[in-house]
Amino acid sequence: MTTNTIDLLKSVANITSKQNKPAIKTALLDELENLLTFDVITLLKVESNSTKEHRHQMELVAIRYNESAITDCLETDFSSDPQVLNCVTDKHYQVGACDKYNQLTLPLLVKNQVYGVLVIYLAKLDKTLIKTIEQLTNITANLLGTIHESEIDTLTGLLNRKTLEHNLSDFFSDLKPREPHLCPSEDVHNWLVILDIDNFKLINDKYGHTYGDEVLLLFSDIMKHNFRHSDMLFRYGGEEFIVVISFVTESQVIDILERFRLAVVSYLFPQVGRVTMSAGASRINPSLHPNTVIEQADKALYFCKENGRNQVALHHQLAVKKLIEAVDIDSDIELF
Ligand SMILES: Nc1nc2c(ncn2[C@@H]2O[C@H](COP(=O)(O)OP(=O)(O)OP(=O)(O)O)[C@@H](O)[C@H]2O)c(=O)[nH]1
Repeated sequence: MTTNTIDLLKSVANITSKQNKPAIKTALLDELENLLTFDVITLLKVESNSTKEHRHQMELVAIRYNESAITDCLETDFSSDPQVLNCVTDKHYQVGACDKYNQLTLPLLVKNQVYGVLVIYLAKLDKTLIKTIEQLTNITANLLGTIHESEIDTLTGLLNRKTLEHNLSDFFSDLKPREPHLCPSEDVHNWLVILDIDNFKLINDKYGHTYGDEVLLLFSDIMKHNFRHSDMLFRYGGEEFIVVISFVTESQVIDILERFRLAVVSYLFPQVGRVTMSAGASRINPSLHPNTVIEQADKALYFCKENGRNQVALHHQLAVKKLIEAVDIDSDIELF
């Protein structure tokens, strides 16, 4: 490695100049590419499966490789690679070998949790190089942690409204099928759902804000347990939540929301007892402005509230039945 202090500081400056998570990850790979003579660099996202102990899902975030690096390492299944698994368990870098290369595997640690793993295959490796890459990775992880913190609602741990608003159009265009073989079709859609706890003001008034907050927290736990990992969960404000459910049919989305409604109704909240919620859903049509989609869901939710609460409604079904006036489609706004 021919790295001097100025090059390293330039790398740090470049990584820390980025303001969103994808750009920071790209900058880390760019800087490693500048600093190292590497053959393959792979960045993985690690999702720990809390229901199955010591099971981790690995998602490939990015890969860079040298054109001449024809290696079996490219075929590695990282979810079962011993070095990757040791790295996640020990929360410490691992040095080993793959094919003819050194394999350096480093954790991206945020609050002592492994958020990602960097796997680098390179011909030459020494202690100084390992320590340099480790510190660059630590700086990147610290920055990712700070950004992550700003995207999260502090009470519930769900994504916050600011994150929803900043990324709404990207979320809409980036939604991918839950199952790779599923493609958007006439029957399968993405859905935006607003969930709202019924009569929450009464809960606050009767039991106080601390119990009110506990209901919000437990409600978000029920959300985390009932919706799929691929569904995006947000706290939209007060007692309002948003879920983006991808690639399901109309009858499936109704089943999913009914199942959730029943999970809430059957939950015994400490002190407060039974709580109900209402849900308004709208089909995500990428040609619509995201705010129009939210407005449609809100209108369906309002219908539920006006008609007894503790129920689920879809905007377009209500509009077709002429139970509500359809929210205008504003196709003039070009966001996509
Ligand atoms: N405890 C607690 N209360 C909150 C929080 N954010 C908003 N609220 C309260 O949530 C209540 C929401 O009341 P409303 O908008 O009238 O809705 P609601 O009583 O749930 O009635 P419906 O939605 O019509 O069923 C208000 O009293 C807010 O003060 C919070 O973070 N914690």
